[in-house]
Amino acid sequence: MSVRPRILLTGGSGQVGWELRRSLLALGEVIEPDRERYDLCRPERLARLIRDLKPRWVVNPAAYTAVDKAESEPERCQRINAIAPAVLAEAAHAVGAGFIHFSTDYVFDGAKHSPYTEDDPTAPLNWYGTTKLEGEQAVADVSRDGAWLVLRTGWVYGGRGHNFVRTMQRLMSEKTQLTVVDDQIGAPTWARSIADVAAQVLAYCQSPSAMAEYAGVYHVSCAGATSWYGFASRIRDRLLAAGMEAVAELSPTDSAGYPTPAARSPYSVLDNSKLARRFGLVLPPWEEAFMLAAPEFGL
Ligand SMILES: NC(=O)C1=CN([C@@H]2O[C@H](COP(=O)(O)OP(=O)(O)OC[C@H]3O[C@@H](n4cnc5c(N)ncnc54)[C@H](OP(=O)(O)O)[C@@H]3O)[C@@H](O)[C@H]2O)C=CC1
Ligand SMILES: Cc1cn([C@H]2C[C@H](O)[C@@H](COP(=O)(O)OP(=O)(O)O[C@H]3O[C@@H](C)C(=O)[C@@H](O)[C@H]3O)O2)c(=O)[nH]c1=O
Ligand SMILES: [Mg+2]
Repeated sequence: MSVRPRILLTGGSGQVGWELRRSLLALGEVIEPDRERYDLCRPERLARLIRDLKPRWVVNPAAYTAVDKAESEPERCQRINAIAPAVLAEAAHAVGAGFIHFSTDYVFDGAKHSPYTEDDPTAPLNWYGTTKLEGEQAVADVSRDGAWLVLRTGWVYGGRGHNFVRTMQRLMSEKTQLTVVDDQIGAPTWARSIADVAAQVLAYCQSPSAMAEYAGVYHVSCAGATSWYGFASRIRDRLLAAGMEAVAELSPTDSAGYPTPAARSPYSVLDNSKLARRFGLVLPPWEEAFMLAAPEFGL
């Protein structure tokens, strides 16, 4: 009788974690430690659980994702985004489990004008990005020649959790006029697309020892690019098409016209060709993914 492999999943209440719950089901027994009983500010408890359960895979989409708040909560952000991934990856390595971690386009400063590859130099502009980069590097370091993947994505939205789509939906119904930045360019990415890729990569690898051959950083974002203003315009179109009557007018501004505590990259489009080369996986254009996702937002 074959035993279903154990998959330990963190962050199941978040955007990507929620989708991973579903996409990982086909691959094994998904174990989600009770959030009441662990806090990634103190990851040792979870590391102990990894040592006890000896899962085949540890999948870690949990993170501190409040980009602006991170500037005034630096220590908490660093514990969750940099220290916890290292402790979990170390435990995974110790029991021979494969570790999948997630990171962000905000590790780049945006000075480039063409999509970033995994080999491009990193230079985060804000604290969130700084801690995410530390997390990536720590995972690579402690995993040594073991099985680990860092999937870097960007501009994530999904039916669960906080995201730009929800924020725009709310503001467009509450206000008559909205100003949105048009000088930050990226690729809106549906959480479900990311979770599907993660599951397909695991299915492809089958075993941690096979994953070790593919260990590294991979860019995983929807194809194409737009500005936040461009994305907001598309959200507005859907609201109008869904019959909403009082929808705020939109106007573009530069970043100086919408000051925020954390600086954001002017350009953070990711080149996904390594994912296609190594695993044969391609994500849809962001507009197509957004059409598919729209019903999750009642659109
Ligand atoms: N959101 C985005 O636009 C982007 C995200 N990413 C990366 O993708 C990954 C997934 O992001 P996303 O799904 O959006 O994240 P969310 O913010 O939607 O979810 C974060 C998850 O982490 C959990 N979490 C936060 N703090 C703790 C803690 N102290 N202890 C235990 N669990 C905790 C949350 O649980 P709880 O709710 O119970 O606190 C939640 O389940 C992250 O690595 C993120 O950095 C990359 C690019 C863009
Ligand atoms: C609400 C609002 C935001 N904005 C701007 C602020 C900011 O520059 C941009 C996006 O705002 P948000 O705060 O929603 O997005 P932000 O938190 O920067 O999103 C980031 O989250 C982290 C977790 C990531 O990893 C990144 O890939 C990215 O998705 O839009 C406006 O211009 N007008 C508005 O009314
Ligand atoms: Mg945000």
